[in-house]
Amino acid sequence: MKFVEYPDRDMMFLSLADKLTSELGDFLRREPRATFCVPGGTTPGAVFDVLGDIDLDWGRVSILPGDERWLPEDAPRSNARLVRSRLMQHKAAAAQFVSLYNGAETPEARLDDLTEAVRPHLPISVLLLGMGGDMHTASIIPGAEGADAALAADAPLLVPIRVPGANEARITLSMPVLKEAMKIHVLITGPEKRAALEKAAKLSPAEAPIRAVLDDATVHWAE
Ligand SMILES: O=C1O[C@H](COP(=O)(O)O)[C@@H](O)[C@H](O)[C@H]1O
Repeated sequence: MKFVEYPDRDMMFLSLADKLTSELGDFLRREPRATFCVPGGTTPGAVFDVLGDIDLDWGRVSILPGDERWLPEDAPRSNARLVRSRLMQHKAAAAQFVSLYNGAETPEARLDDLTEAVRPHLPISVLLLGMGGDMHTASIIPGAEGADAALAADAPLLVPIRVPGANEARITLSMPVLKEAMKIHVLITGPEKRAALEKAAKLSPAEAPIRAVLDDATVHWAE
């Protein structure tokens, strides 16, 4: 694991956006298209704001959420909503969005269709992940129904997830798909997440799913 500590969050968001677009640009010099896989949640909005204004051949980039809450795209907790409203603005509006929500009643109902819609955009070229204080990443959440299946070496591409007590189901890219990414970055902020990351490094992926990517990841942190 490479750990990069920044003097403040603004510096981190600027520098990380620059790094991500430079890696995507490298891919686009070699390949016709690149896939940029992104997190949801509360942390990445500020880096999305910077990314959307950076010069890149966005028309050749597929933007794929790493996970999604099973909600319409206009729902406040939808990761698609965050990505469309914060990342796919300005220059990045030319990118292609690959949705993990197809409007079916449950994630399982038309899972095969969803899988076939995502498959052409794999493998991931550049992966940005977040991490929850419980050490989950994407929607691979310790103790959730589906988490073990998502971590298995032979996991399918997409796995439905149910968190006890939560209002909505989720869907996540499985760990083998995430780990296959050419470049892996993890974005975290604050002392609690830094402590959680240090704890995760000593646990198993079942206890701390972020652990599964750490050996190959660059972690970006600012207080
Ligand atoms: O549920 C989620 O949580 C993680 C972390 O989110 P944050 O709000 O603590 O930044 C996020 O990476 C994931 O994509 C999201 O769906």
